[in-house]
Amino acid sequence: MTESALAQRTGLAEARDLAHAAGMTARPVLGVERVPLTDAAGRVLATPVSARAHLPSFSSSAMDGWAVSGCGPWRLGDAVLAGAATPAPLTPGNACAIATGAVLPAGAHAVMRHERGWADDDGWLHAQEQVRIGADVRYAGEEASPNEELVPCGTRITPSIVALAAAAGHDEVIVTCRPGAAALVLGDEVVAAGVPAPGRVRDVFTPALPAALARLGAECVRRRRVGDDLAVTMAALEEELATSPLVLTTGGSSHGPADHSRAALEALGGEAVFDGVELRPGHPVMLHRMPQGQLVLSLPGNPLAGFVCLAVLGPPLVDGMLGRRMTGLRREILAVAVANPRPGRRVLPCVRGDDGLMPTAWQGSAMLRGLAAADVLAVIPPGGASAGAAVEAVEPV
Ligand SMILES: Nc1nc2c(c(=O)[nH]1)N[C@H]1C(S)=C(S)[C@@H](COP(=O)(O)OP(=O)(O)OC[C@H]3O[C@@H](n4cnc5c(N)ncnc54)[C@H](O)[C@@H]3O)O[C@H]1N2
Ligand code: MOO
Repeated sequence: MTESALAQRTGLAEARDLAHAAGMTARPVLGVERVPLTDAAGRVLATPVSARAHLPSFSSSAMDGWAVSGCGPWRLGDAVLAGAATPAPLTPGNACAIATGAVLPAGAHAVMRHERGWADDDGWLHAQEQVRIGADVRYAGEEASPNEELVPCGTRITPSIVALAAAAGHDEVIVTCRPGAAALVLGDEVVAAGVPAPGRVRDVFTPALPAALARLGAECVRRRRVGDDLAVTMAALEEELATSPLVLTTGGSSHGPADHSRAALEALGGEAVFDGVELRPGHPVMLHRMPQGQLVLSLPGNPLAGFVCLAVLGPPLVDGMLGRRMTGLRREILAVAVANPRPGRRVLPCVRGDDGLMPTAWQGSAMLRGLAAADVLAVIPPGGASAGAAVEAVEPV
């Protein structure tokens, strides 16, 4: 590799920042939509989730037992079951049996759980130990006040957030529309089904990209294969760019005689955000901004290289388009030493063991077995990393 070739490549951290910034300024700006809570997981909040009322909305018992007022022993009245709206108030020296979740009667100062007291045959309740004021009571508003923000906008909705939104009284949430992405799979040799004949290759991207894009928060709206021809590549790009703010291409990103991505993108007025990243596998990856503000991410055709690029550059790009902050790479411990004598960062599919990350057996750029077995992709810095070292890591797609 020559010094000049290296100088043109963008560092991985810078490429992620550039992808995020490009996503932030991509056009058209995405709209927002209301979705029912059951469809909300995985989407990104366009407005915060706030409490619609006190959370919880009324004071209740946290245990099955007795609501008590003042000091014991207490005279027992009628029981309060969950669902009763306004139980009779308690005055000091009185108590009533109460179920978990039932409204706390006015005047009750605590709940005594049933294993800490007993009722005698004459209708008196006795405590085994002193009952602390407020014991086993869930107070109205102890989790949130009305209108208090619970989850900020830009957050990706998890099932736990769905549950919190329901608890806070919401039936639906307002989310950012998913960026629609079109996939163009380039290459004459690529076939769509079965075992390929010699010289042909089974297309691995078309079946996998919709799910991979969905995990990033985008929606694969169209997919098509495109032959190795500059005019055909330009026409396909133009057609997809007319309706999609994001186009992914696979293959054709290098400098071979049948590689037309770069020339097609430049001929259509595309401006390179980056052209080549210090990354192995995956160094030929490119990102272009088109004249109307759409983005084209060109993934290298070698299967592991393409998916590695999508895993390291796709999240900041799509997060930017969704108006979200970029999630940083996390750090994980390597179980074994990993060499990296060549320039740039090396990305290795790894499994997580008791002692840390262990690279899988299949690391070739055209291989997929290692990626399919991987829990995580380890990012090895130039010079390598020793056993026990903390390295950057990213989720595989
Ligand atoms: N002289 C050089 N040649 C290459 C270099 C280099 O630095 N100097 N880099 C190599 C690297 S690294 C990669 S990665 C590839 C990237 O090439 P392209 O993005 O142009 O991809 P293609 O040449 O079209 O294909 C490469 C490889 O991948 C297979 N492929 C393509 N599409 C698919 C698909 N949909 N499903 C499965 N496999 C696919 C294709 O058949 C080739 O085997 O360039 C190197 N060359
Ligand atoms: O990106 Mo290539 O190995 O680095 O396949």
